[in-house]
Amino acid sequence: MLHLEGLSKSYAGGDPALSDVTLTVPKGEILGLIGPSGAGKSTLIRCINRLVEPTTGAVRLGDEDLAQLGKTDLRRARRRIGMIFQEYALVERLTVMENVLSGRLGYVPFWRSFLRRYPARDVQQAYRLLDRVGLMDKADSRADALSGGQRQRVGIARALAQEPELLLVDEPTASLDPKTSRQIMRLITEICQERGLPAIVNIHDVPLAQQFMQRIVGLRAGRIVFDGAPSELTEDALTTIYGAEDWNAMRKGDADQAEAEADAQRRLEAIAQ
Ligand SMILES: Nc1ncnc2c1ncn2[C@@H]1O[C@H](COP(=O)(O)OP(=O)(O)OP(=O)(O)O)[C@@H](O)[C@H]1O
Repeated sequence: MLHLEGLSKSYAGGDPALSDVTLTVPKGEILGLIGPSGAGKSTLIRCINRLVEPTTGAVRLGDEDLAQLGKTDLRRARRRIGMIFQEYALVERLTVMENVLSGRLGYVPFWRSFLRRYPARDVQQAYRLLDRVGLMDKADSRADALSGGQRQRVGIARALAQEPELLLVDEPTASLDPKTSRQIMRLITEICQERGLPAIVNIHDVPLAQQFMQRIVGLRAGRIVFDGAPSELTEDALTTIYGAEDWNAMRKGDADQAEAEADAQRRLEAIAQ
């Protein structure tokens, strides 16, 4: 279980990016974090594994307050948190298998990783994970030979190779087309459910969040202004999170996108006839 207590972050010279955020994510819960640009979503996610240092507050994962840990303990604690990134963060010139195994780097002695000699158990686990994300046949391909969706699958397998207790997912579909986005989101949610793995997913796309998340937290100007089930995310709630102007612009954007997709479909059908 993750519990954030009074978490705040102020960057030098700026307004508070995060103000007094208190939030509990129980085992197995998949929580979507939404909010307008600059609301503090990335800051919140990064304060949890201290890629960003919180100014005040506690980050309890199990019995441990990660905000209090020194360097060595923090390195050990970070193994417990898997992270999936928007831009995948793969090592492009390494193979898919090597990228997945790099999720074990926090566990294997340096000389083994340096010589790329991972224990047999880790290699077997990496194959199982590649199978689970549908990339068994790509194990020996170089990462730079993969599509965006395939790269994100490698990113998911790498995060799972850590055997994490918590998954932090930062805009996993922002670089993907709508169909691949849904496939990736489905894969992440299925895997979390299979493993009882709690996850916080920073997600721009409101319909995607409503379709796949169990719980949605809305941030605005660094504060939680909504916390509820996807079904409770009414027009009023969305206006509270995004403000009337932005929310109407987003809806118009969605409508334009849907119209463009329908138009492309009509043209394809006309060609096929
Ligand atoms: N390294 C930094 N230094 C100074 N200010 C920062 C830094 N990172 C973020 N901020 C500021 O903190 C606030 C929150 O930013 P953050 O990136 O967490 O928002 P976000 O909700 O993730 O936005 P987006 O959806 O655009 O990624 C913004 O005002 C931003 O300008």
